[in-house]
Amino acid sequence: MFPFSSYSNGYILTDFKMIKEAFSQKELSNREGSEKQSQEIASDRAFIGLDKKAHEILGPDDQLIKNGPGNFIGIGDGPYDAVHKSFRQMWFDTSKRLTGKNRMIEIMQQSSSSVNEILLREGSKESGMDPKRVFMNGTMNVITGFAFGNTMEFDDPVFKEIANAVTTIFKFFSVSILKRTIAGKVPSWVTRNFVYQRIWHSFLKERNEVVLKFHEFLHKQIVNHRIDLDKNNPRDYLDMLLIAAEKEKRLGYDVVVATVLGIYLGASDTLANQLSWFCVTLADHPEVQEKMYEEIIASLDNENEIKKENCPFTRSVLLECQRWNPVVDSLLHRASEDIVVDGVFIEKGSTLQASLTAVMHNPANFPEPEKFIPDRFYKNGEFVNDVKVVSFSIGLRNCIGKQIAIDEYFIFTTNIIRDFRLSRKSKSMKIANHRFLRIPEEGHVRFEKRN
Ligand code: HEM
Repeated sequence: MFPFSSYSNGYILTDFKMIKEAFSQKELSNREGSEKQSQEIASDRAFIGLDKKAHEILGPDDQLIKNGPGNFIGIGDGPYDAVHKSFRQMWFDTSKRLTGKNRMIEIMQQSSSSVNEILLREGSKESGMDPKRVFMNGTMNVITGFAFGNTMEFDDPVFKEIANAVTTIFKFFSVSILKRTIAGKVPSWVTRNFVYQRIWHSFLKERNEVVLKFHEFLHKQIVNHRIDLDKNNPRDYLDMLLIAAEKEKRLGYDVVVATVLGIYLGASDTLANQLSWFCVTLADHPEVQEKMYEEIIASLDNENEIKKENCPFTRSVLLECQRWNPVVDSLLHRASEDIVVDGVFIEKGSTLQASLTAVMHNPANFPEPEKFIPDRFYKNGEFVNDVKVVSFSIGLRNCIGKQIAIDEYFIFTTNIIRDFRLSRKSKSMKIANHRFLRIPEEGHVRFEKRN
């Protein structure tokens, strides 16, 4: 049974075949969420003042205000229904447009250069630095490009505010989920009670303030996007959402905010930690760095760009780092109907989670799974992918940002190896105490400039 789940039956899936079968069923591709929890979110939002803010900034004539707040469910939450499928479709359409114009790669390269400038400035000293915060900025900058079409300087006060909002929301994640779980178990009149809300607000004050700021920031983005919105030529994900909201009335103003916030949460800490694991691993393996460096330099094209297809060993190292130190298991899935999967009866309302780490550390899938073997996926001079490296989960509800993450991971890491030699004093590969993410406890690395 999950301590944070409001449902009584809980399953942890550890077998690749079972996960694949289970997560390809629409009945098992829903997130948690009950009617009572939605009511609680609604009264919580009114208490924080989110609705008032939306009306103030967007104004009564805005289509989103006409649609109302919606069901408070963004892309990472709620049932696997028509609205969720449309989020996914819009995502792929945005990706195609931006990738077609090569805009995403351009944004990733710009963010990667800004990251390397900071690593040089702050991480080249003997003492080194923990690069996690810088990686957070880099990944958030890329997602800003995807969502709003523009990027920002890391020291822009608005950008700092978004970064602070995301970090603070993560900090209060456990408490927020506990609150939501309690709401699923107690009568609604309790959660609507002003004193009850005041008590929770005193615990969550800091988080509620940044949530309000994030909503404000997003509403202003919507107003700006509306000025030159071309319905036949959406520029970014927000444009897609605004156009879709004209026909799909369930896309209310809060659903749009929850979706964009969900993307920031999904995109930032996960990838930033994967990049941190990469740095500590490579710092401990200088011979692997050298081999990667030589391959990367040899792969450069006339425009000095690193050619992925000419880097099979590097790709093997990157995949092995992901396998060796995965950052997350799946999010929780909920059964919307009774269903039998691989001979196992799963009752409606049960909660399921896939232990992706179990799959990637199963000796039947990967011999000597606890060892870092850089050329595990490098066979006869070729990179050979393995579908059992399931960091992004599988099935209908898998990580929607997978392709962005893979491209970004390649660009950031190869630019780091091209520019720096990595080393560190601590050899610890211990995992920090964190409820949701697998984070290196000791992330300090020195980034020494290559000549
Ligand atoms: C190393 C980087 C990343 C890892 C390991 C990762 C992993 C995951 C996993 C395991 C899930 C849950 C899938 C499930 O429950 O079955 C997920 C969901 C999600 N991820 Fe990622 N992710 C990464 C980066 C990103 C990026 C860069 C973005 C955005 C650009 C993103 C956006 C999302 C969203 C929106 C969801 C929720 C999808 C849904 O509920 O339908 N992730 N991710």
